[in-house]
Amino acid sequence: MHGIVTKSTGSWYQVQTADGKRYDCRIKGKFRIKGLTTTNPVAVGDKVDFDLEPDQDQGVITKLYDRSNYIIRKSINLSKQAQIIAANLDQAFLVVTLASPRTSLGFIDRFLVTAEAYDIPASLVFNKLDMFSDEGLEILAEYKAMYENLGYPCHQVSALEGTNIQHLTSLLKDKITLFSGHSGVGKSSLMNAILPDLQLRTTEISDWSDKGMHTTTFAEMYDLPGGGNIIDTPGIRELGIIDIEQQELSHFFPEMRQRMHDCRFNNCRHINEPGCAVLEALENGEIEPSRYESYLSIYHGNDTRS
Ligand SMILES: Nc1nc2c(ncn2[C@@H]2O[C@H](COP(=O)(O)OP(=O)(O)OP(=O)(O)O)[C@@H](O)[C@H]2O)c(=O)[nH]1
Ligand SMILES: [Zn+2]
Repeated sequence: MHGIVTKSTGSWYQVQTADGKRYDCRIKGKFRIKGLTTTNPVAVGDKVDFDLEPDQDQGVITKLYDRSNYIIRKSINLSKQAQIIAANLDQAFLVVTLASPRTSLGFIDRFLVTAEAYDIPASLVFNKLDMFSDEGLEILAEYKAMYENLGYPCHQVSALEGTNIQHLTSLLKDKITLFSGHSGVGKSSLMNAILPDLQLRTTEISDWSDKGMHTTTFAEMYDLPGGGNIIDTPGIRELGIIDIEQQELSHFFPEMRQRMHDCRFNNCRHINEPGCAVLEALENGEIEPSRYESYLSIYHGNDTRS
């Protein structure tokens, strides 16, 4: 049988077939990604084949299909060990807020760099629109202009009041969309607004506990009523890139990628080199200082965790 993984705990996987039925499956054999040791070989969004065990509603995954992309989370204590969070994504939405708690530009930029590195189109969703003062709305307009200019669509919503939720939902149709965001931005509220019957989740998890399965999920996929899926990443604060090379980093900043061919040195780090086209654009105001700051911060491995 063929299906798509909709939930993963690392030892159990829920697989949904085309008719919408879901089966709990385990893995047999080894699935590996070249050069990377992963704690979970199969992830939400993966396309798999599985065999049903005789007289049971449980299955065994026998084949993992090639992924169009995947995102990982770095293991906290083991370098080179990664957890695959999700695979085969069409787009990624980062939910952010300018108020309680304010999302830093550094956090946003790290997410965008990650999405660039994985080649996943990214958008920003500014939530809690109802809370913005006039001044807040001005800042929002500035951020929106800055990020849209770089090619990242920005959406302004209020999960609380339902503002622009319909528009957001229309962008999800027939796509697999990852939702990310740090705690408190209203990601759960937003997903509840998009999927009115998300309450299912609590019952499903207790059902898994009854079967003695670990209930720490890495990510979970939901069907959208109008077609398409969204993937939630509960408890995952930030996505990670394994071993991004310093000299590669500027490729993941579109405004730098576009200009770096004009740098005098072809191994320019865009830090203090003479004839650097990136620094020139920064001085001319063509590159935003906050973006360049994020570049330096990631380049030097400063993880501000904010
Ligand atoms: N004013 C306002 N508050 C919101 C909005 N969306 C969510 N909130 C509030 O923000 C808080 C956090 O919302 P959650 O949906 O739990 O946020 P989350 O990002 O899922 O956070 P975790 O559950 O910690 O992962 C709650 O008190 C919500 O009521 C919004 O659009 N406007
Ligand atoms: Zn340069």
